Amino acid sequence: ILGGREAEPHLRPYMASIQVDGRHLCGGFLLNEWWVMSAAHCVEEMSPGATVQVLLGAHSLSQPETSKHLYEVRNLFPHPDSNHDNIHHDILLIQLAEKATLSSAVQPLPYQRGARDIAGGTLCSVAGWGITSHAGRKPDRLQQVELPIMDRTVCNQRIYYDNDITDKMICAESRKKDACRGDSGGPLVCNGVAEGIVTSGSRVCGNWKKPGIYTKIASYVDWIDSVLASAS
Ligand SMILES: NCc1cccc(Nc2n[nH]c3ncnc(Nc4cccc(O)c4)c23)c1
Repeated sequence: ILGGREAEPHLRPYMASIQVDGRHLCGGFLLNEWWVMSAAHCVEEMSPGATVQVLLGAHSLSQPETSKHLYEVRNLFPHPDSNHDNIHHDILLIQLAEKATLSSAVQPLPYQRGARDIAGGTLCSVAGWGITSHAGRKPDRLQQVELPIMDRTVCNQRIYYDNDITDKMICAESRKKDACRGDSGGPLVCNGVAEGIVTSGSRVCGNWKKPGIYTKIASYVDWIDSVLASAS
């Protein structure tokens, strides 16, 4: 997170750290006791033998916290149309190997199911353990930042993304305040509801000419319901 600040510990009890071989890789968020949502890109570059785990209830990645619990993963469901060449359908469902124990520090986050676009200018927030400087500084504790939504028509202008933003994506301003490497997969939260998922897009951070791109969760409600219903 660039231009943000340390989050209040455990005030975002839905936040997940998606870890590979014990290292934070991406953000994510708890949907219910069995399922976590993140970004498909997070697991694409993973070597087959790598171990994916989900850390819940954390504020600090390194310090012991009674609320922290590292969960094994039963199955990964990247969207079938996602691929590492582009950012379309960048959404991942993670089935935990055991039921998550809920607490004041571990709670699910509702996600938007209505298709209506969120209004430009709406102030939303993103949190994560992604880098906090262009030099690549990694925070130990959860960071957060508030970002205004950018209307898709504006975001598709030539000076920004020149019609690359589909109706399954949301834009947010990126001037100084922005998500960055390691924040992918985390939720864009507006009025207490997850509207989007951080995607790396152009990988650029903090540059106003490259607004942040977020997967629009409401566009995938049918797929989400089908996966959650199908898996054991
Ligand atoms: N703001 C959009 C966004 C959201 C999530 C991730 C990302 N960036 C990245 N996703 N993956 C990456 N691999 C390498 N470098 C990356 N960005 C980077 C790194 C150092 C300095 C800097 O200015 C930008 C990214 C960008």
